[in-house]
Amino acid sequence: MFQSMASSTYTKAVFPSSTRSASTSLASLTTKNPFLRVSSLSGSRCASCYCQRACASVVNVTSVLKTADSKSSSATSSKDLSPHGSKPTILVSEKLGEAGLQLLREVGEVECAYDLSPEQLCNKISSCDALIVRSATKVTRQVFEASKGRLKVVGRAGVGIDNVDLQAATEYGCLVVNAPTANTIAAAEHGIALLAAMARNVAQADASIKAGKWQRNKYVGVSMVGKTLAVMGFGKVGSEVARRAKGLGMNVIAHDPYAPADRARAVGVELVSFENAIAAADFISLHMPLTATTKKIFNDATFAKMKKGVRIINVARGGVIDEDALVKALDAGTVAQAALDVFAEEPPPKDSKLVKHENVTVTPHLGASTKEAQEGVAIEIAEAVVGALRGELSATAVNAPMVAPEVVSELAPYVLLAEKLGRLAVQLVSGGKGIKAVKVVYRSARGHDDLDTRLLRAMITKGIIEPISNSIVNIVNADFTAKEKGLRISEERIVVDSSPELPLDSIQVQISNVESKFASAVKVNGEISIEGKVKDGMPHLTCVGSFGVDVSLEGNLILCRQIDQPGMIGRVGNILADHNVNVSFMSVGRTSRGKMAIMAIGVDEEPNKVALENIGSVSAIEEFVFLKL
Ligand SMILES: NC(=O)C1=CN([C@@H]2O[C@H](COP(=O)(O)OP(=O)(O)OC[C@H]3O[C@@H](n4cnc5c(N)ncnc54)[C@H](O)[C@@H]3O)[C@@H](O)[C@H]2O)C=CC1
Ligand SMILES: O=C(O)C(=O)COP(=O)(O)O
Repeated sequence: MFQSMASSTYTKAVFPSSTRSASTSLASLTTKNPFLRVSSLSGSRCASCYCQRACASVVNVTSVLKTADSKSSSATSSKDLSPHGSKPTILVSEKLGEAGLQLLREVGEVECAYDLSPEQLCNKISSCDALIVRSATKVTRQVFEASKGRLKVVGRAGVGIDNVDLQAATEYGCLVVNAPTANTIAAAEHGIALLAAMARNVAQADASIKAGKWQRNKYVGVSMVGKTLAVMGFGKVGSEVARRAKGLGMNVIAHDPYAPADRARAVGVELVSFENAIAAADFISLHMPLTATTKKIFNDATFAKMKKGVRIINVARGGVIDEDALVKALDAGTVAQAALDVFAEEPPPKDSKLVKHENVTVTPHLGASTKEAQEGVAIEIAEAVVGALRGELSATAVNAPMVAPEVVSELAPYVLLAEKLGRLAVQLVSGGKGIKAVKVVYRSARGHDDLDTRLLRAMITKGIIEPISNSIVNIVNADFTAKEKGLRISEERIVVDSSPELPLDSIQVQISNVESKFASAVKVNGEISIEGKVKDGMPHLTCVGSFGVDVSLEGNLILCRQIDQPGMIGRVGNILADHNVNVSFMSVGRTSRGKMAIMAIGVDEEPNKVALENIGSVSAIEEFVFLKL
């Protein structure tokens, strides 16, 4: 159960008529969590990220990606790119193309430190905002732990992310991005190079002639034309290998449980089952990622099902093959030859039987290593990392939803509204009972498929969890954090008759099975319910419980319930004026004339204890609550 800490945190700040207790304020909360203060500066510059722009929409989206470090940061000047008052620190732990390094240097302090031991990496990481790796650096859970929340983004300068602990990254709210496209051709070309080199014994013959021999009979090869090649993993690299192999006159089949058949058809390739692929192939080329499912997928059992004398090329990951089983299959002649660019352990042990096997051709993980690919990868990853440091959602995010830029910009004001509603709703919960279920109702003129609510859900989660816990919530870890805290967030979409030009008409946040500090926020069904809309680009609170109000969600908010009567606005307004508190907005909602009414008062400053006590002592006021936005 997600136990609300609200009782201890908020009783000081809230003055229901029943208690009328003395108040300090929510200052303690914001001191503990300066990020809260920063992110409430709606429309101000992105004070705690790396963005130099002053725009509310960027604040919104940026806060989706903010991590722990933002919380502990102090205010930054507009020239600063980092919450530390300096440029972000970017650690590059493996060789990266110069063009990418240049891009990174424009925004951050770049340190290139290669061949770090795991301990050295852990020591360095606590002062890094971004880490860029290739395949050799193991970004383990220990690395995220050692980062103490500072690491915001890991950039994998390449495709395979099996060297990054994605679960740990997600738990720590660290975005992982990769460079999925720039090395595709290089890897495919290397696959074809290995295929041809293996078929014609190029490497072995080269070594032999250099050793002073001339062995023309020993190195008679096999032809590729007319042979069947099974491409295992028909993604970007696999399909490029298939295309090239067809150019060599090979009959190409492919296995990929997730590849669309029309993509295969377009290349003239038939998609078949795993069993059929390995049984029919003369050559098998591996192009699937290393995952829990593909680990050692080529093993004793699968080698036994292959055509005798099959030839295997692996430019994917060493781990997809059981290497001991491959040695046995090579010794038995089941597998005639193998050409390997990748190994379960890299570099492989010096005495590796596999590497030393005379029927095996090896390269030291060179698939992506062309000048062109490395420059491309460097730029691709540098752009992704810089974007992430700016708080932008990445198109190459591996552990966060990829949201198209146009969707992000359209949803920006609603993202801010969502966070504020979450924050308001949680402050209305009285302590003692945990929040378990939150329901979000989106009213929109758009069809279900036309509204991506992942960002909004993440921000509502952030708004609910952050004020009452030490967790840092962002788009990366929002769902994980909610689940971990036993908080179930359900969503309902209601199609309404409003303008489809706008993505949303309103967002309603309901919290059930809790008590409220402000009884008027509870609807007849017993749920705390608040609703908001975006008006002129700004988030507005439009409903509290069953009362309609209209107050811009800026600064702080006072909600009062009173018997509807003349003079109430003036009395509360005067108290606030006496204490130099500027009222930014005021709105009254009532059930009917002379009955119950609630006043929603937006205030720029936080009223002091005396001001709040004075409001509480106005006899007509039955309950009131002060809320920090
Ligand atoms: N040796 C090197 O330097 C390089 C190696 N690679 C490796 O190649 C892999 C593929 O790269 P891309 O084609 O760019 O990735 P991709 O994501 O475009 O393609 C991977 C394909 O594998 C498929 N797949 C997943 N599980 C499978 C399974 N159990 N059986 C068959 N297919 C399965 C996926 O559906 C996907 O279509 C990477 O994961 C990486 O490990 C990539 C680039 C360079
Ligand atoms: O992109 C990939 O998946 C690769 O395997 C390339 O690895 P590298 O960046 O050359 O260490």
